[in-house]
Amino acid sequence: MKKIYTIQVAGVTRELPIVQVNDNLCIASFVILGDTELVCATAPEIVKRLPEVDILVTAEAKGIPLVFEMSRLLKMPKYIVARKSIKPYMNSPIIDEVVSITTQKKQLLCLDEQDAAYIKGKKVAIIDDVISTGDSIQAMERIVESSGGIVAAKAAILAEGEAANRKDIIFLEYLPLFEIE
Ligand SMILES: O=P(O)(O)OC[C@H]1O[C@H](OP(=O)(O)OP(=O)(O)O)[C@H](O)[C@@H]1O
Ligand SMILES: Nc1ncnc2[nH]cnc12
Repeated sequence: MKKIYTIQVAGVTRELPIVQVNDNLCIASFVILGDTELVCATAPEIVKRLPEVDILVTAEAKGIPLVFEMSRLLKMPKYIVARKSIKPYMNSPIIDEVVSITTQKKQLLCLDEQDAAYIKGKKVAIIDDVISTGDSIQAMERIVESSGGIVAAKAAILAEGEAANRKDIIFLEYLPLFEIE
């Protein structure tokens, strides 16, 4: 099995380490945290493809730098982050659960009451770095809908594995999964 997968996205090339996530599967690890060059190259490409929306929503952690840069380009004064644990400073959070391909166990997804109120009645773009099983984006969709938001777009830098066949998401490039024989 190869140890590195090379990806080109928005004119940037990255060598991604291939890591095992369970007995049968490896992924090419795409970590945008700290990668200013990649975030700043990909954010305008996603912005170009978005319909008109009022607010961007992501889940911590890896989606955060991307929505920051996208909201800045869109001249939006804020963006919304669903957290993966309940913090003492949250009031009556909306709570859901998610199992992503990297984590493979249940994680919480929580949205503070104030953020939920901000989303209510607004056109929302749900943004993530990668869409793979789709579980994370689906949990965010449920949270946005329970807050009274209207999901107008779902977008990511990469679609991994079968997610690349989805017609309901916006993405820039395909990322393969690596099955172990
Ligand atoms: O489509 P899915 O199978 O749900 O996978 C996609 C999700 O997995 C990763 O998050 P991760 O669980 O690694 O959390 P992190 O961003 O907090 O590191 C990624 O940032 C997406 O949110
Ligand atoms: N290949 C990948 N690298 C990092 N996070 C991910 N989440 C889903 N697929 C991923």
